[in-house]
Amino acid sequence: MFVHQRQGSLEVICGPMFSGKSEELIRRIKRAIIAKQKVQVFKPALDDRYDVSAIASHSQRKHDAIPVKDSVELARHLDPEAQVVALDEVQFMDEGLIPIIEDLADHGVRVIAGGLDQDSNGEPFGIMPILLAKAEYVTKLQAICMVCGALAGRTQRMVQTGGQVLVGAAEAYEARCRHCHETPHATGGRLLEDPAQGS
Ligand SMILES: Nc1ncnc2c1ncn2[C@@H]1O[C@H](COP(=O)(O)OP(=O)(O)OP(=O)(O)O)[C@@H](O)[C@H]1O
Ligand SMILES: Cc1cn([C@H]2C[C@H](O)[C@@H](CO)O2)c(=O)[nH]c1=O
Ligand SMILES: [Zn+2]
Repeated sequence: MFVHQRQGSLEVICGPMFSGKSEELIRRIKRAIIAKQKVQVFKPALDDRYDVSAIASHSQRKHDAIPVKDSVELARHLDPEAQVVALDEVQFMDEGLIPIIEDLADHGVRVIAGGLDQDSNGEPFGIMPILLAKAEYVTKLQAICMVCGALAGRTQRMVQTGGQVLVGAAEAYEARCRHCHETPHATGGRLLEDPAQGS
């Protein structure tokens, strides 16, 4: 006799900016809806680039999402009936999200989390390394390097600001391969060519 058992799990979709993480997340959300699953979608309120209450791809694909300022607010909005919980830009969420995700997956929920694995310095971003370690399924996408056209696993920040977090899109970032990616560390503190130095 076949006994249907709902099996919870964590799926992580990672990669640099422009690699198609949001498109892939939206694709999985749409297919879960076609399968008549009850789906809840969240995003950090911090990410207001295209829309406050939707996840959106650079190619204008969109899906409604509940904006939350932190994991406590997310927990408050969770629907006990949800079978699929999807989250975008998860690198911006706090550590409190980890036990929440584990609890959901332990209780049969399919959790799908999209976000940057690396910041613009090529370093692990926020809680992402922990989620990658805990996930059953990891999809690592690549973009196209804007310098040489190779596959790109990194994100270049094109403006000179310190700090790990700078919300933005193509005006502030571009995809780069390992070879073309520059970090302040690799360039002795010089992020990009500084015209003032005449280099
Ligand atoms: N350098 C690039 N490489 C690949 N796709 C690009 C590039 N620049 C723009 N795009 C567009 O971006 C789309 C992917 O956008 P999407 O928002 O899904 O990426 P993302 O990985 O979620 O980015 P982000 O981390 O900024 O949210 C591609 O389908 C393409 O139309
Ligand atoms: C690469 C990188 C992106 N971001 C932001 C830009 C976008 O708003 C979001 C990625 O979709 O993350 C940072 O805050 N820091 C970074 O180092
Ligand atoms: Zn390159």
